[in-house]
Amino acid sequence: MLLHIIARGKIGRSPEAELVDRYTKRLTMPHKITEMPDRGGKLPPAGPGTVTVMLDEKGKQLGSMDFARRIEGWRDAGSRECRFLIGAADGFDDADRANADLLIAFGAMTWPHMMARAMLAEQLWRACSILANHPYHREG
Ligand SMILES: C[S@@+](CC[C@H](N)C(=O)[O-])C[C@H]1O[C@@H](n2cnc3c(N)ncnc32)[C@H](O)[C@@H]1O
Repeated sequence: MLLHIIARGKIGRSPEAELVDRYTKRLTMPHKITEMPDRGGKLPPAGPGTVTVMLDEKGKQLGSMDFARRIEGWRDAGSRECRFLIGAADGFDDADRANADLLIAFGAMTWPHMMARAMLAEQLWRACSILANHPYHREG
């Protein structure tokens, strides 16, 4: 299953880009990042069975094990792509939210979208390591 980060904004050369690179390099599942403009533009077409996860402050706060198990469940159910949408300064509206299969929040606070991208990359690596029984994640 392709892990597809679809993020608004250009990360360029920045500390956040280094973090995204550091964690995505370690992913053991196929992955790619598509950058969208801050506003407008069309989402890449979604094939059948694509799962859409939206990063949004109003979303559900999942633990890392739960996040990993959801990815495992979608993968094992035969989904070809799991896409993760990250907004820009304006975030998402309710119509966007209604099109997502799951909304997840990294806490109730608002993070800059480039930091959200780096945090997602880390959580995806953590999820891959959990699913591979790699010792990176320690459950407290
Ligand atoms: C600066 S925030 C947008 C804030 C905007 N005012 C809103 O109400 O959604 C940019 C993007 O970063 C991501 N983001 C920021 N904080 C987040 C959080 N706590 N959990 C999940 N994603 C977050 C979301 O994708 C959001 O659309």
